[in-house]
Amino acid sequence: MKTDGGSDAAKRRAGERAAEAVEDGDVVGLGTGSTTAHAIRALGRAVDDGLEIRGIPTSFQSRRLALEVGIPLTDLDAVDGVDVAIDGADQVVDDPDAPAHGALIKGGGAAHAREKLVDSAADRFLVVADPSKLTECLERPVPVEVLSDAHTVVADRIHELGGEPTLRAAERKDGPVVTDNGNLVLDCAFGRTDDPDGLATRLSAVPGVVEHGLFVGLADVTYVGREDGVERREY
Ligand SMILES: O=C[C@H](O)[C@H](O)[C@H](O)COP(=O)(O)O
Repeated sequence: MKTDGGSDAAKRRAGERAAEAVEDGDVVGLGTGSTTAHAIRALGRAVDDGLEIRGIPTSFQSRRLALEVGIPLTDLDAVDGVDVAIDGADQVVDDPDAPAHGALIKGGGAAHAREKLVDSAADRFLVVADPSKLTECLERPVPVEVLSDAHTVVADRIHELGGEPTLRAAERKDGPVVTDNGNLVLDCAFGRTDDPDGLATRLSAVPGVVEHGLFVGLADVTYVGREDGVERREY
């Protein structure tokens, strides 16, 4: 389940601007998705020009891209901390008057478990987005990674919480999407979510849930790529 509609030029502007915020010596969380891919490529070019960083990928896909563009890699066990993480989003609350301003839905690429681990470990979490991701309130289905043995019982609990779960199907194989961690994904429609923090707490409490795609209070900055430049939101 991918959102799309944003232009590649807008995504590239956001990704490249976020990459400029990375400094020599940084440990960098490398998010997943088409917008972050622009940041990873920009970091690869900066490494070619002498920037010294170590990257921590959040998925098979971001690891492969980082290796391709020559970013030295490490992992959470091998570092004292993560200086900055750059990652995309499927929705970003963009309403300074809303308590959830800056809250995200992630996991359109089923990478949200490792993304949350790395993004929340970072001193600065930079979100990269195109305007199609901005919303007054979160309303897309929330991706929930579940242990495969637990998907039916978790689906029952999601119904009890007022959601409508759909097991994410693979596009080019019969059967479900299997995450990099060997788990399944339920896309859980809750409709308009005015209290993402409360919903996040309830989802985290369900046995069998590995991680959900609500990222509340984690983002420090969002770079929104536009056709003619980049807007910066700070939280
Ligand atoms: O699981 C995937 C991630 O959360 C992505 O960061 C998110 O889906 C945004 O991806 P994109 O930049 O391709 O829209």
